[in-house]
Amino acid sequence: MSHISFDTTNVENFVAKHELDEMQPLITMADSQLRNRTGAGAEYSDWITLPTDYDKAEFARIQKAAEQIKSDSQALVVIGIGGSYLGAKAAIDFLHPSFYNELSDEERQAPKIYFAGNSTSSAYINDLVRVLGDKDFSVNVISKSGTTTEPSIAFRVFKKLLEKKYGEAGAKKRIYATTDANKGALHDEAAAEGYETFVIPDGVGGRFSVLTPVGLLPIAASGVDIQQLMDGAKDAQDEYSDSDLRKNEAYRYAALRRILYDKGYTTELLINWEPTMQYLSEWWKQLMGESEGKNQKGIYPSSANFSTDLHSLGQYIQEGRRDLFETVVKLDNPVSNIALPEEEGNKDGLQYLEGKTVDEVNTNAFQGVTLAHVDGGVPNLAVHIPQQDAYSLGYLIYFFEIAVGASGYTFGINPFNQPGVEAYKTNMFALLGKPGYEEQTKTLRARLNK
Ligand SMILES: O=P(O)(O)OC[C@H]1O[C@](O)(CO)[C@@H](O)[C@@H]1O
Repeated sequence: MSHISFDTTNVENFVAKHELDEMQPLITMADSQLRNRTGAGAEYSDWITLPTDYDKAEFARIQKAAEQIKSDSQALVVIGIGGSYLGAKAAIDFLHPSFYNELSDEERQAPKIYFAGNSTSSAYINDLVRVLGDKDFSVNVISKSGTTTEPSIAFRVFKKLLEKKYGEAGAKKRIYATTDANKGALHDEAAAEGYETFVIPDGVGGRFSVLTPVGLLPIAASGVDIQQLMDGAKDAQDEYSDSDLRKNEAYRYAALRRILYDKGYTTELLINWEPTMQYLSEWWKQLMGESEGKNQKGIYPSSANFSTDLHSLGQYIQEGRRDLFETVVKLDNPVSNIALPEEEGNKDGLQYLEGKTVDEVNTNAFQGVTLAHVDGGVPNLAVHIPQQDAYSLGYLIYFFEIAVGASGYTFGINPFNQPGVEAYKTNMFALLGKPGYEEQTKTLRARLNK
């Protein structure tokens, strides 16, 4: 089966071959820290072998639950934030046509999928309640800690809605809780109420959890063959197991990013050429940013959607501050490809495109833009995705995960924790008057009232 490939042609003007060779000792060290579990945060690196070591019985239960949701629900509300939703959203968007929720029931053959609990916006919750209207729906609430504010609030709202519609007993059958195996508020509530539960393994952090029940249940409920997703990741696990930079494309990506960072290219833009891939960038940004942004170091992960953003960000990328590099994720064969309609005359000046498909235009734009950006001083890396399918996506997910694991260790940081995320939570809890935060409340109120 063909799989993703990594193209470094357009970074050659910026990184000499010997520079890459000279990264081998650092990569060998990072690989050893990862595989031998000797690096910082190693207790959160079970994702490395997840594609082969996942719980097969639970996997079958996920497939069964997905069938149940498909049979009794017109909509599934997926509640979670950060790593507890971004992977599922990225996969569902990538593997289905644009406007998935707007397709007819017949074409979709699966419930509409809505995401909630991923912001503190009140309007968003309210709007989703209105959109659900009298639809039959189920809820998949996903939280490892069970105490994250955004999903906890949304869960209360949608649980009450379910109870109003189906009664307490009926609601319980429509709630699927994905959480810690033994502890936490959501775990305890699920155990007390008898919700069907799925486990977020201890050794897999949120941003690495898309191939656990966190991502798998919503993805399966949308009609995707999750076995293919795991198969792709498994083949990638085999492919990227060698520490030799000449043989391991994921490590080559990690090494090149690190070289570019040291040369002052401190922002990486993940570029896509398909609107269905925007959330892949959002998932990737958490994966990279939460893993590497520590000790005042790390590449800042950003993204742009082409060709759309060429008409907004294109000027900056071409001629702005020269601290950017691009990693393009290019889908080589999109599922749908239309030809430009023919027209009498040449009023719109498009006759030269007749006989060409719109995807040919996209690919030519990709090639032209890449060369222009390289000429403008922006190093360019490219990951080619052969097909818009679950196998390729599983492969790609693993490529980025193993790359950031290695890359994190080259920075001398712990790639698997996220201590900085707590700062905003502490302030928010203090201002909202959560018990236990009284001291911080006083200090913050004094600062705000100055
Ligand atoms: O699953 P939880 O515990 O609600 O956490 C959600 C997200 O919050 C974080 O812990 C911090 O942003 C992420 O790592 C995680 O993906």
